[in-house]
Formats: sequence, structure tokens, C-alpha cells
Amino acid sequence: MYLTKEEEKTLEGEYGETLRKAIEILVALGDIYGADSLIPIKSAQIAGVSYKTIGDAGLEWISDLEGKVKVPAILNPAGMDMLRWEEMGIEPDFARKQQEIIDAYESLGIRTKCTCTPYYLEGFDAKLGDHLAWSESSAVSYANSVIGARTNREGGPSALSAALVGKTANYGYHLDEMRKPVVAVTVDCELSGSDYGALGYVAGKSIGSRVPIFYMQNKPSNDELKTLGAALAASGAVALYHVEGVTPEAIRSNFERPDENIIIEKQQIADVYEASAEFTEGGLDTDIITVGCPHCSPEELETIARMLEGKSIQKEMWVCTSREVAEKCVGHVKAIEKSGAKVVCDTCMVVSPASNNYKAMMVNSGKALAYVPSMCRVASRYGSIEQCIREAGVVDEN
Ligand SMILES: C[C@@](O)(CCOP(=O)(O)O)CC(=O)O
Ligand code: SF4
Repeated sequence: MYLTKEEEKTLEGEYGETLRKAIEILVALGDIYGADSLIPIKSAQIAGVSYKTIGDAGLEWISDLEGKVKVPAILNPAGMDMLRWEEMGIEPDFARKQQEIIDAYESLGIRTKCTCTPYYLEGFDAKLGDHLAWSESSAVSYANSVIGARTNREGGPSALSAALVGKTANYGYHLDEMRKPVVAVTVDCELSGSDYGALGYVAGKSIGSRVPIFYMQNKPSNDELKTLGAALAASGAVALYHVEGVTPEAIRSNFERPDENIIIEKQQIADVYEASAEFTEGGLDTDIITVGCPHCSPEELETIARMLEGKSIQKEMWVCTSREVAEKCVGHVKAIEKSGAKVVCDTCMVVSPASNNYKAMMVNSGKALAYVPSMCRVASRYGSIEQCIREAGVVDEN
């Protein structure tokens, strides 16, 4: 891989050990995947933030680094709401370690915003063709598919290295030839809302890590595309997808229809909403409802606020979003919290150990449906936002 004189000097350690290690990681990835060079990036999103997932070893690795990031960089969700962790039932020891992780990242100049939806935040509004080094799989999918920016699914170390160097290796989804669809998915029914998360949950398994192009009867909104991409990345390993006539590259490139065609029918979507035997025969009752996976947009907060206006709920309900979006939507947050639901920032139902205080979770996200059982060992069942709010035991206050 070609390196500039400056990059060579960095690799030789002229700018310190942290940068030497960082560029060494980028060059190693570039050599493995046949990159021709390093390319500048607009921003980075760093994985490996929740103390639940990185533990003391991760904290030690980050704490040993010195220097400052060269591009705007933010963090994946942490293991708790950084301000309301006690209300979530987080132990003080966990909270202390989680704060140490955030402080270690902050000392590198990384913004302590912990979210899987960087694209809603000031300074991270990527655009078509931008090269990024993002990590969280739903964010990677959204950047590549809905925005048409270009990022591989970075790991924590490679995203952090890219942020410190300000560059990433030029391979994978940074290249035109890797962005062409290789499998068609024909959706044989109308979809709306949480049906898109169900579609991703079903189709992801057959698509695997390939690039699909969807042929749909509807034109999904960006929020619906967000939940589709999150579920595709969780049940498969899809980092980029196209939707004929909807996503920017499908519109611009007029892709040839791939020979392989996966057909998704209405019953397959409906099956995702069927509760598992654990609930129906095992008598399991939902004790928590969570929405906001990926983190809620301002529009999603508005919808939930409108649905909960003047109502109260009887069960624990989390509405997950980024702190910046919550601070921009104070009215919606108030209306949601007035019902008894909690607007939870900085974290989520998958990466917070607080989920383990519950046995059975209802979600409206195909990604959470897949991850809550595997990453939290909590039973999960699927519902639309309307079904989730009904399950929370909503009662009219008026
Ligand atoms: C749970 C997840 O959505 C985010 C947390 O990932 P991590 O612990 O920061 O690697 C994983 C992912 O899909 O990127
Ligand atoms: S809310 Fe969902 S998409 Fe966001 S970090 Fe958690 S699991 Fe990933």
C-alpha cells in the first residue's frame, strides 16, 4: 500500500507511540484487504464504549493512548444513561467504570456523545460520497444506504485509529465496485412502520453479508429505512443495501437487476409479530417495553409523544434516543415522561446491563428482537409502536 512521506514517518514512530500503533492498524487492514492507499475521512464513530461489552481490558487499552483525534469523533452507546443511571437500576461500581471509559475517550478529544444515530447530530451530517469510519452496524448501514456516504463496519480499534490519524484504508465500501447489488429482494406486500424491521429480521438471514437491492410496493421513510438497515445488520451482516427508486445510489446508478431473487411474502412478515412459545405456552408476561433501536429521531419522539399525550402506562417503558436529540425535543420528552415512560439517553436495551433486571421485553425493532435474547438473555417479542404502547398498559387520564 502506498504511504506518503508523512504516513511513513508516523509509522516509524516520529509522532509518538499512539499514532504509530494507530497507523499500524490501518496499514495492516489495508494490506489484508488490498487497499491502494489511506484516504481522508470526514468523521469517526467509535465502538467499544459500554463497560458491559469492553470490561476492564478495554478500559485499560483506551487509557494507555495519548494524543487527540484529527476529525470529529463520537461514541457508540454506553452501558447507561450517564445522568439517570440510578433510576435505571445500574450499580454504582458499574457507573464508576463507565464514567472512566467516557473520560478516557474524552481525553483523546472524542465528543462524549454516545449514540448509534450520529447522522442526527451537529457536525456529523454526512453526505453522498463522504468517506467515514463508523462502527455501529445500524449507523454504518444508514450512512452507506440512506445517505450514500462510504464506510466499512469499523471495529473499535480501527475506528479509533482512523480518528487519530484522520484517515482510513481505501478498501471495501469505499470503492465503487463493492457497492453494486448482487442479490434482489422482492417484497410481495405493502409495508409500514415496524414491518420494515420485520423485513430486515427475515431477509437478513438469507442475504448474509452481501449487498441487496429491494424492490418494494411502498416508498419507505428514512426512519423506516433506519429500522430496516438495523435489522438487516443484526440478523444478517448487511452494511449496505439499495431500494429501487428510493435510495440515492439506486436512483443515480440505475443498477442492473441481479439474477438471484429472494421473495418475501406477507405471511413471513406477520410471523415475526407472533410471540414465541415462551410467551404463549410458557405464560411469560412482558415486564418491560423498549423502543428506540436505533435511537429515536425527533420525528419518532414526536409520534410517541402524541400517542402518550394525556395517557399513563402501567409497565416499565424505555424510549431510547441520543442526548442531543432529547435536548432538542424537550416538549416531546416531557409528554412522554408525563405518561410514566422514561426517555433513556446515551444507552440502549442491548448494551445496558439494566435490561437484565427484566425477564420479557416487547420491542418494535427487528434488531432488538434478534439481540435482546442473545446479548441480554432476556426473552423478546415483536410489536408495532401501537402494540408496544398497548402492552405498556396505557390508560386514558382524561
Ligand atoms: C449492540 C450494537 O448495536 C452496538 C454496541 O456495540 P459495541 O459494544 O460498541 O461494539 C452492536 C452493533 O450492532 O454495532
Ligand atoms: S439501540 Fe439498537 S442500534 Fe442502537 S446501539 Fe443499541 S442495539 Fe445498536
